[in-house]
Amino acid sequence: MTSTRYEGDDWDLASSVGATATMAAMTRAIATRTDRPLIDDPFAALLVQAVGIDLLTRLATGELPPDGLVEQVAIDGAKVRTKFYDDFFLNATSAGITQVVILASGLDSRAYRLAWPSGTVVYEIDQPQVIEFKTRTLAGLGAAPTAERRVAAVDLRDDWPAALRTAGFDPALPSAWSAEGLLGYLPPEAQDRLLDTITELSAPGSRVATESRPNPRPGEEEKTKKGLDGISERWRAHGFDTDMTRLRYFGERNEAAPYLADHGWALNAISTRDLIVANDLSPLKDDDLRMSDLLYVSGTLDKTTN
Ligand SMILES: C[S@@+](CC[C@H](N)C(=O)[O-])C[C@H]1O[C@@H](n2cnc3c(N)ncnc32)[C@H](O)[C@@H]1O
Repeated sequence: MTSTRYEGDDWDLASSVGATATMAAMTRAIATRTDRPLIDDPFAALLVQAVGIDLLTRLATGELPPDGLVEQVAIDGAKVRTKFYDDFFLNATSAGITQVVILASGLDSRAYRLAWPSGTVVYEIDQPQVIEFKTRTLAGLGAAPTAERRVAAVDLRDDWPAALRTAGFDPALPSAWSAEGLLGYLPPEAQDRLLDTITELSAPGSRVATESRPNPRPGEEEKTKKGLDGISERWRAHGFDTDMTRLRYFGERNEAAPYLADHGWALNAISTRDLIVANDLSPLKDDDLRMSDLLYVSGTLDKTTN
């Protein structure tokens, strides 16, 4: 495995895996400014600016055009991914779920920008420095949460259920869970543990949304790494020293969709490619995707089969 990751490593929003949250917010900021944005994340550019990585700030604010630095597929991918999770949460809460858990919330501003039904409690979990930075920065900008926001500042490889319960989470109530842009940053066994724990903490009728990446076919990971190395190089030439290949875990793992289905979740799945078409964006070309096509999955827990 090519990775500089190690057990118990930690980060802020400018380093290691934390910087991927800043990159995700940067693509949302670019997406928000396009002609057909599909999403509106007014906090994304401000949060990226506050983190202070010069290249990502210039891209997020529009001072530097994305050309050659952020691919169209990344911008369209950010649009459909963000809309997928926005819709998931709005559907779940309008169906009566009042407890939402955003795992690895990073610079996600849903707790401040979605029109949550009154009475919704949104829990956010991420590393302590990430949670603290976002809370402080948005408060400094005068932003107020649009739901009751509670945080659990904890590593998802540690005892996060205890931290979630301490924050007030009630496992007897149905919940809506998201793990967006997270699983590839967890070692395979930590991913299984995370999905097991979500299932254990979910009352009947709970919902989940995440991504499920098909295991790589021969040669596919080399192509992925080459693509990520190319981006890292281009960004390094603009002063941002990152090595994307070393932040995530490669290799075989249990795919999230069948794993969840085996644990009692009834899921629907749609690929990035199909989601882009379903949202009337320009269809992807054959070689647009650096990695195998992700499936966006969402569904409901049927505890009788669990
Ligand atoms: C690619 S970012 C995605 C952030 C956010 N979900 C989004 O889509 O904008 C990955 C996030 O996972 C978080 N993360 C990864 N591994 C984690 C762990 N072991 N414990 C807590 N957070 C973790 C990082 O801090 C980061 O915020």
